[in-house]
Amino acid sequence: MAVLVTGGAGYIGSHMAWALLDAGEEVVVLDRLSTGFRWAVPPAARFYLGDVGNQDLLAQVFAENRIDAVMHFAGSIVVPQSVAHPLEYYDNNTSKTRLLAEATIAAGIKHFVFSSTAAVYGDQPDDTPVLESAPLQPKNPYGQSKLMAEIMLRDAASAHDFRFVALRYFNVAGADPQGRTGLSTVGATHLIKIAVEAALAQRSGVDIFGTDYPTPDGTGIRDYIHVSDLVEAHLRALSYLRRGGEALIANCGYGRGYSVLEVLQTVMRVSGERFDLRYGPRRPGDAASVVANATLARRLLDWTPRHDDLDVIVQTALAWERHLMERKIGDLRELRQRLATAAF
Ligand SMILES: NC(=O)c1ccc[n+]([C@@H]2O[C@H](COP(=O)([O-])OP(=O)(O)OC[C@H]3O[C@@H](n4cnc5c(N)ncnc54)[C@H](O)[C@@H]3O)[C@@H](O)[C@H]2O)c1
Ligand SMILES: O=c1ccn([C@@H]2O[C@H](COP(=O)(O)OP(=O)(O)O[C@H]3O[C@H](CO)[C@H](O)[C@H](O)[C@H]3O)[C@@H](O)[C@H]2O)c(=O)[nH]1
Repeated sequence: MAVLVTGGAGYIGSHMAWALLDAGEEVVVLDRLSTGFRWAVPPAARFYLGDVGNQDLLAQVFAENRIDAVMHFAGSIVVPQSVAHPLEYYDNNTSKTRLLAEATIAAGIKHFVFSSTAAVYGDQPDDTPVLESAPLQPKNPYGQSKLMAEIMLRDAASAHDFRFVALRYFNVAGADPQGRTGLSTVGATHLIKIAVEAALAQRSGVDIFGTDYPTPDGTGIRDYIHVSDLVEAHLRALSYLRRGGEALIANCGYGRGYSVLEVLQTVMRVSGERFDLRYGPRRPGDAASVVANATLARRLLDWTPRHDDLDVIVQTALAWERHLMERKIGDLRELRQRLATAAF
């Protein structure tokens, strides 16, 4: 049987595709390449170019492959963009999840793993690690669009022979330790991506968004989880569903937070490079501290993280960024060569 990975050309989906292949699974990727890259898809995966909202294509994918589980990563993820274009986010993250779930159920496929987010929690009354039962009060359309998808999946699982696990990711970072894939999105706004770019002189420095939070050093605290541990949690979720596990929504984080300053100091130490820090105002919509209580995933999914170390997260992110730089230089050389030999 094969696993369908939607969004498998993107950051997390491409790590998932590699991890599934490593585990001996057959993999089918469906991606429209809006932010992902064809080269990020492992060569051994079967690739379909297209939209998860395309019902005809979904029917074709399900007819041409023996799929027993869907892992749904495809989506739009930029919080400020979701504020500016909310309906596009509800379309891509909510409506298309509905279409995909409908096609999955119609094809008789019972297992579904969904990429949710810590953004469903919004501001919490206190800064202790957040449990799944905490109040759900997303602060932006991105978080709302994911929460609405969770609710639809829960209701569908009550009505049909269909079970799902929704994993609420905290701050995903780092790259495949074997260097096969990483975060390649141009213009990504993730703190660790920005910091490694600065360490490698790809940008002039890093803006710190807010120094007056009620945290020990005044900067925001987040729970950074290595992408390889995150995809391992998905493998565990897949076995859980195949064993007959009930519908489940679970946090994915390590349960400990680092401040922006701690992250930036780690990037400087690990890279051996210094870069400018610009202390600025808070970014609208940011919470002071977002840390997971992930005991549910550890207990029910039997998930044990193996890369719970900020140094490792930063080392792998740096290695991938260097690879991207070499790749760009290679692309430029090839372009120059082609121009030099082109007949005009
Ligand atoms: N990166 C994070 O820190 C983070 C945190 C929480 C949740 N998530 C969720 O994880 C999932 C993957 O995120 P990512 O960081 O890998 O993002 P990404 O942008 O790198 O990957 C998304 C992939 O989905 C594809 N895609 C988007 N819409 C599509 C559509 N309609 N049809 C087919 N393909 C489509 C894109 O081309 C891309 O390859 C998303 O659903 C996101 O909301 C990510
Ligand atoms: O240049 C930067 C970028 C970030 N930050 C700070 O670093 C922390 C982390 O910010 P990120 O943008 O890396 O991530 P968020 O915590 O904003 O997380 C949001 O974006 C993530 C992906 O970027 C996930 O989607 C997550 O679910 C969603 O809530 C925040 O305190 C932020 O203010 C800076 O100081 N400077």
